[in-house]
Amino acid sequence: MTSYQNLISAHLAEHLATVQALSSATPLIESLGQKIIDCLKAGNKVLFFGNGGSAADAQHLAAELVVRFRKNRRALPSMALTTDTSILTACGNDFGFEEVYARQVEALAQPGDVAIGISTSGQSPNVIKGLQAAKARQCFTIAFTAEAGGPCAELADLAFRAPSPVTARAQECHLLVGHILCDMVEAWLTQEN
Ligand SMILES: O=C(CO)[C@@H](O)[C@H](O)[C@H](O)[C@H](O)COP(=O)(O)O
Ligand SMILES: [Zn+2]
Repeated sequence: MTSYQNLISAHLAEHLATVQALSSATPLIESLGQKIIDCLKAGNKVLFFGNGGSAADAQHLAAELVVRFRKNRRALPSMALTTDTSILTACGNDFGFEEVYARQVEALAQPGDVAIGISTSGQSPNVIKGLQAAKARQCFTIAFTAEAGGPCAELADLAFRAPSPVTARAQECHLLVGHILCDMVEAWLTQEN
């Protein structure tokens, strides 16, 4: 019988090394959290979008803000632009898949909102266009990418580049950082109320 223990150990070791490297991102993570807190304080909202595993991360993080992360507190305005199959299919079919996030940003984003585009390659055309549309709407834009960053990281106001070129490791960092940002938001809300 094949043993998968080496494969498992390799994943665990790579994950641990990647998370270890994250500690140098502490000041950046604090800046990202502060931007989100300032946005919510001003009555604005947080929009998330991405493809595949990153679509799941977008939904996960929007749910943390709307419902709760660790604490019972007031509901916070946040949306994942990855969930409405009628919008995604109509826009994809009529205007092209690269427009599916930009179109929703044009419909929903207000100046002062935070738009978070999640793309490990940093190259997904629909995430790039979503971030560009958010900039045009005077949102504060954030990119979550892997190490290389790509066009998404270049065009965003702030970029978190996970310290790994591996898609899975970058996604794990995105969710970890997303959870830290939710905890910062709840720490702010608890202080205020
Ligand atoms: O979750 C995974 C791989 O771990 C995949 O579903 C992955 O998210 C998809 O291939 C995405 O389409 C990749 O897009 P991106 O992160 O490069 O923007
Ligand atoms: Zn995945």
